[in-house]
Amino acid sequence: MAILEINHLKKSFGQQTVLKDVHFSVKEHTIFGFIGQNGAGKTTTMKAILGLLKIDGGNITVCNEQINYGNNQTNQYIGYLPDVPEFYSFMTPLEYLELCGQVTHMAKHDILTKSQELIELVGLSAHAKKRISGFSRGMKQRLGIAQALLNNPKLLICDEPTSALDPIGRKDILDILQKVKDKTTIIFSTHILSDVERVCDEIAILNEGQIVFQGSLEDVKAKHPVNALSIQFYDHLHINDFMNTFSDLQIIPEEHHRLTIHSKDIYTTEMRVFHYLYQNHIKAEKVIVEEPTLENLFMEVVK
Ligand SMILES: Nc1ncnc2c1ncn2[C@@H]1O[C@H](COP(=O)(O)OP(=O)(O)OP(=O)(O)O)[C@@H](O)[C@H]1O
Repeated sequence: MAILEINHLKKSFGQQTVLKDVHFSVKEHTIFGFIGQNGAGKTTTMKAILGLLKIDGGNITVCNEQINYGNNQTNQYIGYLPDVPEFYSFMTPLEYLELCGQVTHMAKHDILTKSQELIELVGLSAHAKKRISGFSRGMKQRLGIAQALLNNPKLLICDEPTSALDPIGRKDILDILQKVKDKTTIIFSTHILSDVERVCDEIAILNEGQIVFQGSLEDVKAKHPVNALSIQFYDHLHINDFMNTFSDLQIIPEEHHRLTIHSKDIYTTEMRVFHYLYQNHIKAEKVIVEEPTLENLFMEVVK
């Protein structure tokens, strides 16, 4: 079932058309990577999902309910983590979550149990009674996730949750998102493709106001079938002979006695190469089939 559906979404700011015709859907219990360059319109799309922005056309549904600007009924289903979450920094995480629970009319007992459960989930138990003012960016981001999950949202929207973090902080956040996937559905915007490759089940790429690709990471690989084989020799001795033997293939010489072979049937080529090496008693340092990457796809669709 789709938790979120966006159809023909349009939004301009004055003369600038940011979203021309955006449509995509997000399936339940997935981590969905919403990818786009700086200024592509990711935050604009997220604000539209939260009903915080008057859109110029199209429609958005969350849990099959239509989103209307100014009427935020559907936000009961949504948890939101902004790129830079703001807190009352004189409070402790427990006090802050308690305040959030009170504002949203949670039962007192539920606030306490849920807050403790979430603080443990995001790895802040040792800091539960320390002031937020002393927290690092990564810790604030983790507390932001706890806050966004307080009301058991069906959809967790994270706007660039890892962009300002170092590699360890980014890994912590991605691990937490993976842990909560069973309980909710996550859409996160980013321009960090390696983060997407690490955790996302599905992606959509926003470029020039439109979705230029939506699919799973398997779809990305299918769209970019494996077509390169990289061979690294120990020295230069065998390279000329190799290139003559395989003159029917497209071979690109690289640095450090390395060759890249492009071929439509890379697996047959790989067998031929191994056969040649074996027959001629040549040892290669490395023979690698190059995997397609999200970066290849991204560069192709946004160029
Ligand atoms: N309230 C606004 N008024 C005028 N222009 C706006 C407004 N909000 C966004 N924009 C413009 O819309 C474009 C898209 O902005 P948006 O913040 O949605 O991009 P983004 O993909 O989230 O970028 P980033 O990765 O840098 O956060 C930008 O050119 C921005 O300047």
